[in-house]
Amino acid sequence: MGEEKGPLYLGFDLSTQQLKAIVVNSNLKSIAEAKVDFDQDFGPQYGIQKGVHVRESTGEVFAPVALWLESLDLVLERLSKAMHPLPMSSIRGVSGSGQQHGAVFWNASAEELLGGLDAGKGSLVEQLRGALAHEFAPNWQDHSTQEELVAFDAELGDREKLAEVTGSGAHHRFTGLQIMRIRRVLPQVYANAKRISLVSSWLASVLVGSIAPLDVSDVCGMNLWDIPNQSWSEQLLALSAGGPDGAADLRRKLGEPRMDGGGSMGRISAYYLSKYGFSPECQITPFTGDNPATILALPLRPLDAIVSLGTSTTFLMNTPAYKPDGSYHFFNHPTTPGNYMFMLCYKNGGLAREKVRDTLPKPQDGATGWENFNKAILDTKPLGVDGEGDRARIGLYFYLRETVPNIRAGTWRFTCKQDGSDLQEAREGWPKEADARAIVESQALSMRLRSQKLVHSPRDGLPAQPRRIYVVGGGSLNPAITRVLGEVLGGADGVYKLDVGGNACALGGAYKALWALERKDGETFDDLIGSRWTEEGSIEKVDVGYREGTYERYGKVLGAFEEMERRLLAEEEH
Ligand SMILES: Nc1ncnc2c1ncn2[C@@H]1O[C@H](COP(=O)(O)OP(=O)(O)O)[C@@H](O)[C@H]1O
Ligand SMILES: O=C(CO)[C@@H](O)[C@H](O)COP(=O)(O)O
Repeated sequence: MGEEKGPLYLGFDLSTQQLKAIVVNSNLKSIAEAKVDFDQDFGPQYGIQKGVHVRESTGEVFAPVALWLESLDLVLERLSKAMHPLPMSSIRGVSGSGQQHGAVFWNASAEELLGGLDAGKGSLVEQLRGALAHEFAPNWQDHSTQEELVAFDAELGDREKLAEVTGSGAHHRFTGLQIMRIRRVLPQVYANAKRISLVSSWLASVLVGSIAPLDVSDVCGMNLWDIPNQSWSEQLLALSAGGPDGAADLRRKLGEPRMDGGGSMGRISAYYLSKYGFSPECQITPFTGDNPATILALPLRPLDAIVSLGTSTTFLMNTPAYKPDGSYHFFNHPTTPGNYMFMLCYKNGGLAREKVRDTLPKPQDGATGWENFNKAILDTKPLGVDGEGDRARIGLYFYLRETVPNIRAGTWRFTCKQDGSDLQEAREGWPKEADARAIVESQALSMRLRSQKLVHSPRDGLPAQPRRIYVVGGGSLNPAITRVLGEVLGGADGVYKLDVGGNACALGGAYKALWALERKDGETFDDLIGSRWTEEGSIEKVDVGYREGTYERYGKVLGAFEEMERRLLAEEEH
């Protein structure tokens, strides 16, 4: 480490529960890491749980902005120790990511206070508390905006039309709806908000010492940005701002997004020079949302997919095709104009699998707890079909109301013939061991169903499917789960686990900073990172992916799976 000479790049990830920082060198090698855990480091002081405050009565979920300011000082202090003996002055560029959709409301003093940041005047929180029009930022888990959701879905005609324009149907957490609600319930906060940042641009602002523009990709998480025209939607701004007269004012508060994900937005604020030893030449490059940053943790080519198996499950692809639909999301790609990030975001991920796991006998002490779940998966044939006459088993396991699709909490078990016909509810159920395979298959079938329009045949003779599937997050450690993903989703070149696991967004941020400052004229992120990235030490193959016969068997029940969802949705409408 002491021999490191070249420039270094720092990536942050400001997520719900942690602020992480990772430093890499020009060869993409990780040099140092540090993190702050909001509950562990500041829980009692701020009265938060899992990084947020929750007001059950209204569905509000929000985070104290002061906590993030304190965390930034603390993570930099820890990072400078972790870097030792390397000086922080070798960091040439900084980027990073923020949890998507959250917003910070700045008051009229913000620009001046940001510009005057000075280590001699105290900590970040001491100097910037007075720059806030609102002490809290709404969090992506907030669901207090039902009234606004209905208004957004209706504004352009219907939900599908909204998705065509903004890349997504209305979602409670999307920032346009959140701003509209703040204006309704806290009109003074809205009136005092001279500027509004997303979490990613907020963090960039605090580092650069002035209000940074919103990012080309993160701006798509607001239901306000018109993707086909790459401009604000005046009609949706007016809806959020309470009428056409307010649209221009809201547009000023938000500012114009920066359409280039690379380059520099300015030098790091003087505050960080004397306090942490940064170089005055260190550049702050555009930050982005945490999901867009995840697809930058490796050179992800079109037709590759990332499945993130954390608390929630997300499925991400980099694609040149813009094919929006009310049940999923399209964002501008964070670095490559003309490309998009496709995202499915499920609430029922790891915790739903844990519920099924916990119905099975507990293994001996010292075990991971997943042994019986994994054995049950491996002892069961795909779709529970053992012999020719057996019916295929498909189910839905939602312990929370799901968003994709919007089905109430509950568990449903159905069967159909192996060709997908004759779908019937299996009211008598099936052995609980069969649920282990069925829940993982169900999650994968949903991803396959919704991504099928984006994939094509990767090679002659193979059916349409992703080329590679990369898995990240806690569930990626589980070989039985990754096997079922491969069986259902395919992956012509296999399923790979990303070694950085939980640090993918921060790593993507560090790579983004590197590309932002080292790119040659017209050089894309994937070209630059692809030329330096090595599989060895970055990924590990965990499954073969496509299995001829098995993949096709799952394909036959996709229609039945969709029909099962449709029937359950219809039940709720009556
Ligand atoms: N060996 C394992 N097998 C299956 N799931 C696992 C395993 N280890 C961890 N998990 C799951 O990973 C989830 C947490 O993943 P993580 O990526 O750390 O989440 P987040 O980033 O959302 O906090 C847990 O809910 C747990 O169910
Ligand atoms: O809301 C979304 C995506 O639309 C979430 O994926 C958040 O962006 C997740 O943030 P963390 O869990 O990483 O804090």
